[in-house]
Amino acid sequence: MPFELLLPDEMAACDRRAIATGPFDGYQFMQRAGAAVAAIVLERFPAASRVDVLCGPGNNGGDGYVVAELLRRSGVDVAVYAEGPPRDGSDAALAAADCKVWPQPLAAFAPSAGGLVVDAVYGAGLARPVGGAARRAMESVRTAGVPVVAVDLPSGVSGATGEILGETFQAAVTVTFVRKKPGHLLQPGRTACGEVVVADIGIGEDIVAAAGATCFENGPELWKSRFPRPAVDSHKYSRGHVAVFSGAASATGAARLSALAAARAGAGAVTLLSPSEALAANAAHLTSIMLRKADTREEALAFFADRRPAAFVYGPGLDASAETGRLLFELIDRLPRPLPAVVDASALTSLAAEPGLLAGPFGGRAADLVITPHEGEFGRLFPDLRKIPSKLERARRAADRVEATVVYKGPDTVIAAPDGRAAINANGTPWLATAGSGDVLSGIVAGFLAQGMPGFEAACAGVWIHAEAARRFGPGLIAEDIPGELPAVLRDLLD
Ligand SMILES: NC(=O)C1=CN([C@@H]2O[C@H](COP(=O)(O)OP(=O)(O)OC[C@H]3O[C@@H](n4cnc5c(N)ncnc54)[C@H](OP(=O)(O)O)[C@@H]3O)[C@@H](O)[C@H]2O)[C@@H](O)CC1
Ligand SMILES: Nc1ncnc2c1ncn2[C@@H]1O[C@H](COP(=O)(O)OP(=O)(O)O)[C@@H](O)[C@H]1O
Ligand SMILES: [K+]
Repeated sequence: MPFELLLPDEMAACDRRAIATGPFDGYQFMQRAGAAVAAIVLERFPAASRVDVLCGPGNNGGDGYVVAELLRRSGVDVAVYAEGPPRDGSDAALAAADCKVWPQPLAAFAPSAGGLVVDAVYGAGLARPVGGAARRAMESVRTAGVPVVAVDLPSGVSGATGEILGETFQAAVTVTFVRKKPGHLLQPGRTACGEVVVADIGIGEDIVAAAGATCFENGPELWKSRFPRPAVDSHKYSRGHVAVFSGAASATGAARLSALAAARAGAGAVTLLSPSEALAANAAHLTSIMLRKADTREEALAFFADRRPAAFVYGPGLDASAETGRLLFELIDRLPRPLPAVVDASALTSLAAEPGLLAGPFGGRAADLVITPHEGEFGRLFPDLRKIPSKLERARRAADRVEATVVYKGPDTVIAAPDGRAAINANGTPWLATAGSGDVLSGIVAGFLAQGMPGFEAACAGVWIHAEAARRFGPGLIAEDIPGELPAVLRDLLD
């Protein structure tokens, strides 16, 4: 499955290159795009009594004229409502001239019961918030509950950011071309799109490759070449030993969730480093996970020198005071060798508590650092980035700043690497909105880091597998259930 996500300027570059290299010109691509949409309309809505095609003034509207003409030829009762004529000499003007359905003004549109709307008002060229007749059309369609097929994007959704500019349609199906765009996966755009179908309009793989996309839809294709598999002669330590720092006696569960998840993700050994006051609580709940007392930085460092874990998790269940952040830096600076690490939860809050702590190239101190903030933690860590409208861009800027892989969690988790690569996760489920599920994710990512996966790939694999496990479990999920679902997900990946 192709998994590059094209930003609007990358898509436009593909378009220009494809037209320049032939054999198709711009109008032929438009005809192919319109044909793909018409085919979906006929396949998915064969019983629609009438189809109203709403056309904007640009090429998105041009696609709409092609759809209207093809549906007319198929015997469908079709009407066209246009927001102004296409620009003279444009491909859209050619499409409008070839369309035998006479356009009425968009302001005259009213949805018909039993009908279907094809939204071809604005697509990649959305330039400002939607208003006027287009906005009124959106409101009337919502009130009437008529299904919508969107061309490229629901009008009003930004393809770059997934923001809704002004207003949009709620589509049942969105048909886009060549590749998905970030706005198809980032919220709230993703919800507005409904099902997304990617149509091949004849723009070749070589042309897409030349666009040099650096953003991807997260999925096994992105990381399976780096996915760990035990060798015939593996032993438990060669598979990767993960250390997890436990919180105090009243907050030990989070670290145990991480530890169990790291083990299920394939780490051959996992050790919980526990304050002495929490040893009894931890011991009462651990079987295959090892336990070691670590009250001080020196005791933790002695463990690292002695048992040489391959990665560690720092954050779940820890105290959110500035001391926690300081201890992390002292540890990292004094480790016998740089180690991959996942820094999560209270450790992120503690880093935010001390301005400047995370200002420098934090990640440069660790071998492969992954930080996993949710929205609240991200805002505290990077308050100046909050005003950037795109979650993708916010994640990228943060990764660049801290020189670490950033897993910016939520229903549309974005994973960004310091080298500029980014992935948007699309297999999440709201069943994951349950306490402790983030702790499990940290453990899974650390498990993959310990098995030698690089930071970005480990983070992407962890996020996808975590969500897949939660999806399979479904209703009633609590964090404890996720590690137990991992073996089935891993089996399918490794088969
Ligand atoms: N390979 C491909 O990708 C292919 C792409 N194709 C199709 O081309 C589409 C992109 O076409 P596009 O560039 O002409 O932009 P489009 O979305 O029609 O909008 C521009 C027009 O809308 C106007 N306008 C914008 N926002 C507005 C607002 N809020 N309120 C009012 N007006 C607003 C804007 O006005 P202006 O800013 O110029 O004043 C301009 O007139 C793409 O989505 C896909 O469907 C296929 O045909 C073939 C292959
Ligand atoms: N509505 C949602 N849809 C999909 N995934 C979600 C949703 N809400 C939360 N998640 C995921 O669940 C996990 C929650 O992590 P986090 O907020 O750190 O919780 P906790 O601190 O309780 O462990 C993250 O992986 C996040 O992406
Ligand atoms: K549209």
